[in-house]
Amino acid sequence: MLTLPAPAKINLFLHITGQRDNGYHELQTVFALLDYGDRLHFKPAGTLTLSCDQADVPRDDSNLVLRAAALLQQHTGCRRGAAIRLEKRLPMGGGVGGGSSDAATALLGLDALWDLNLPIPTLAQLGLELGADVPVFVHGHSAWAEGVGEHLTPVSLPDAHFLVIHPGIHVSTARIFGDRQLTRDTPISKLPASLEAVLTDSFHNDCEAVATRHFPVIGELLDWLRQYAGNARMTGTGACCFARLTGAQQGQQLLQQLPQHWTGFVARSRNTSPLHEALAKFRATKNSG
Ligand SMILES: C[C@](O)(CO)[C@H](O)COP(=O)(O)OP(=O)(O)OC[C@H]1O[C@@H](n2ccc(N)nc2=O)[C@H](O)[C@@H]1O
Ligand SMILES: Nc1ncnc2c1ncn2[C@@H]1O[C@H](COP(=O)(O)OP(=O)(O)OP(=O)(O)O)[C@@H](O)[C@H]1O
Repeated sequence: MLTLPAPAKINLFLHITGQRDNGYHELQTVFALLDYGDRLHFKPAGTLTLSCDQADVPRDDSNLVLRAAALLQQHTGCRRGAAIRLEKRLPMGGGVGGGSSDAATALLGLDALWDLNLPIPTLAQLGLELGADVPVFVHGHSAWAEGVGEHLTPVSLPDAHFLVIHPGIHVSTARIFGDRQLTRDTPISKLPASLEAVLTDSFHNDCEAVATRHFPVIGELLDWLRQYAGNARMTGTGACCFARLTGAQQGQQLLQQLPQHWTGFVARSRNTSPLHEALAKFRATKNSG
């Protein structure tokens, strides 16, 4: 049995700098990986199956975990199976990359379980076919990202705690990117010098205004967070918003005061993904045994 984490990400800012002919958006962002997320359990088996502890998670071929597994089989010709159990903790359509991270953990986990040993760039390329956010989880570093999110430069972020709040709604990424009022002309920025710099006003999330118009509760959530932390912001295309904290304790206090119907978690940013740390341990145990 192999158990691996699928960590969340937050976009510390998200600038939309253009749009490609195929409709996809050019963007600039910093992905901060977090030490909180889903978990996947893998058991060798004759066929591929997926179970999940939450009723609203799709279990059919549309689940990104099964799509990742099928893509890996197709790419390598491998016909081995696995019984995969998904422990879902991240909100869906929350902008914290849950489905994308599950897909990346499936790619790397099955690569290890099936002894495929594909290079990381190959797995990231396969991941990109599943979604723009998958490559950062495959590479496993907090990163400065450009292009549609696939040109990644690892960054070293200072240790920071974040409060991430989900206002209980599901935001469709395609709906936000498809909105005609989305600002698509933010000037190209240079890689900022520090985390503090990207949490200041000149950096922002271009999707915030559109998402707030579609879902006023996101505006209410930002106002609520800003009473306690000036740097509150939305992640991705929403619905989650986050604020940098003075420490874990402040986050626990704020969680106690959350309005009804909102849920949240406190997490630390991680420069190296917990997934890659867990895989390194798995490989070390395997090689020593
Ligand atoms: C907003 C971010 O979360 C920032 O990290 C990502 O750019 C979104 O990544 P994702 O959820 O993996 O998105 P995908 O599943 O690839 O795309 C969902 C839809 O969003 C739109 N989309 C996505 C990424 C992008 N750079 N431009 C887009 O226009 C496309 O209409 C696409 O059909
Ligand atoms: N394993 C999975 N976990 C979550 N959602 C999944 C999964 N597989 C497929 N999906 C589908 O993907 C949709 C978006 O899920 P996800 O949680 O990744 O959104 P998100 O957090 O907004 O992503 P991003 O931050 O990458 O835009 C869900 O509505 C769901 O139907």
